[in-house]
Amino acid sequence: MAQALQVGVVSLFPDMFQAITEYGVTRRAVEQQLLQLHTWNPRDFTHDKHRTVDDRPYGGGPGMLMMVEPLRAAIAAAKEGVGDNPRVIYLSPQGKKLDQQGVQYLSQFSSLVLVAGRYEGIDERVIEADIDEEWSIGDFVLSGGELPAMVMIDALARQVPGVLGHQDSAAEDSFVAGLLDCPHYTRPETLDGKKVPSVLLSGNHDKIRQWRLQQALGRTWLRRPELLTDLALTDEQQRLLDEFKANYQL
Ligand SMILES: Nc1nonc1C(=O)N1CCN(Cc2ccccn2)CC1
Repeated sequence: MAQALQVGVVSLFPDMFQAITEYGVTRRAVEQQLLQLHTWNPRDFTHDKHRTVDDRPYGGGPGMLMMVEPLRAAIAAAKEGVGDNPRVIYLSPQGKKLDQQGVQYLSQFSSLVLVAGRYEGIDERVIEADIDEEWSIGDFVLSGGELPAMVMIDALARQVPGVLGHQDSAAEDSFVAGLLDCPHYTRPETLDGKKVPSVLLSGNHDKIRQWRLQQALGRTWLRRPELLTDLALTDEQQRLLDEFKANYQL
């Protein structure tokens, strides 16, 4: 039985997560029980008449923080519910920047609790006491941690054996880790007067493989050269990149 990914999410807007449970690859993962997703809403852990979930910041200033007591109760319930000593992650701009290497690292945990913050965030003492790792999906400010949590869940679900069908996993395998993707083409053969590169119509599978690899290397060099510095290119890759550079008219 494939190792399922168990995710508990703490969020004030649990219905947002239908964006991943109701569509596509992640929906199928949930149906196949390869991804198990449960939500815990701090509002369900309030005891006052108004079901208060936010609180004022000490020191004054604009904005509110998530109220401590309901939040901690929801985190505790999520940890209990997910079981198996889950890794607890807070999504925030102050976290470690997520990339595919970070996804691979996080794939080692079979159970996770993701805390989606709202307002101006959460009390630092809650981060110190209850959060294991803080992660960011990028240097931009969103309205809450739900979309970052869904981004992380989507990327992690694709790492679970059995989630990607043969087609998708073949596509992933063809993707040379760390490189940008090559250009893709489908019908019609001529679009706005522009023809599909002839090699792709040649039926010569090794030539096609080499062309796609060279295009991926060339695009990475042109658009994200810093990605190449971390890569140990094979002799073939280096030759193809050198050829691309020689042919490239700056
Ligand atoms: N970028 C991101 N990558 O992960 N999360 C984000 C992100 O923008 N957000 C919006 C603000 N939320 C609440 C908050 C505000 C301030 C400090 C801590 N927490 C967290 C999630």
